[in-house]
Amino acid sequence: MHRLQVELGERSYPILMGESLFQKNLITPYIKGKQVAIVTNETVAPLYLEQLQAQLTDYQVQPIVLPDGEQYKNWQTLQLIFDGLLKAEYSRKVTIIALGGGVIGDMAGFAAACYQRGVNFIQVPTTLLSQVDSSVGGKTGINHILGKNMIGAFYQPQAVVIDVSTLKTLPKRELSAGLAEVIKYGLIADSDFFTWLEENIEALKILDTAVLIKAIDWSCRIKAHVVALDETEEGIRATLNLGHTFGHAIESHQGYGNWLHGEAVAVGSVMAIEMSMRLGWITEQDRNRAIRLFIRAGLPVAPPEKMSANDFLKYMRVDKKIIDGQIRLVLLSKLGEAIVTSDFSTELLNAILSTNYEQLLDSF
Ligand SMILES: O=C(O)C(=O)C[C@@H](O)[C@H](O)[C@H](O)COP(=O)(O)O
Repeated sequence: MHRLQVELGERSYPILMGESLFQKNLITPYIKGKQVAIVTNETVAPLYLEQLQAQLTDYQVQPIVLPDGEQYKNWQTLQLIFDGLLKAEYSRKVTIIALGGGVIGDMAGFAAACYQRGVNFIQVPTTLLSQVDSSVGGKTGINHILGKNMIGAFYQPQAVVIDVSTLKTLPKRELSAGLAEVIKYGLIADSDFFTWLEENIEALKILDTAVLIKAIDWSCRIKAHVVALDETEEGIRATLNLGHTFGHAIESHQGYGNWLHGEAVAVGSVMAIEMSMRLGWITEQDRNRAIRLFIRAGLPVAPPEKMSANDFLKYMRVDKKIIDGQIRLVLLSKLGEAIVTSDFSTELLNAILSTNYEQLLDSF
């Protein structure tokens, strides 16, 4: 089993990673009290709920099973978690376990932050995206129709327990979506990781366990390091948002759940990379390497056909990185290094939003 630590002073916690962790009783040391709520969804429950419950025979366990999908990451579904907690008469000593992907982790975490002003919380992510990204760092919340993740809280878990064998049941499309965030880490923080991914992307797609664990471990190390430096996103943490300003606009415009988060992030990253190239910060060769890797990972690299520059701008105007009304974007200063900047012209931004990416991709 691999173990690494997210260093946040008294809010520090471990990320435990390996195979078949559900059988190894790794979760119980992080449970406080006897009351446990397992928040999961209709897809994950039949696969893993029983296995997890089998570890918790000494506890009073209440499963709360939500509908599956980004379109349910909203107030109405969040309410179902509070309903479950209150019907079970759970006190502020309850532990909430999130068993599922990013939507479940974000909602269960937000519920944990709010229920009786904050209760114990454990992340058990079961998708690649949640294992490498959303379960680590304490961003929790829900979507609003006018913008993605607009309501939420920073709330750290007690532990993140990653069982990579859960990826065996993950649909291929979801696996590719997770790879978008993995590739992101190489682009923003570590060109060696990017090169390693170029060499290992096929092994990742067929779930080679050793390669998979190395990729998850590498990704989590980068994320844990950035989060430790800047827990509440005053500065460097915003670089983890590469592709997200454009990507969130795509998800919101297309209707939550129609594009997977990772798919939108892949396209958004291509747009940010194209912009970085036009600013003269990265080479055409590096832009092409990035696009090729996203394509090889099974991801889209062009925005939805009928999405206009104005459609993008409508959602980009409520992005969380905006300061004093100014759009700020994460761009690459070179391959393996990112900056957050508003230092670009409106003309360039409009050109990026109006580029015909399908045409650009003809040469790939
Ligand atoms: O943890 C972070 O910080 C990130 O930005 C990671 C993102 O990949 C993740 O999708 C995050 O939830 C986006 O946060 P948001 O603040 O842009 O809503």
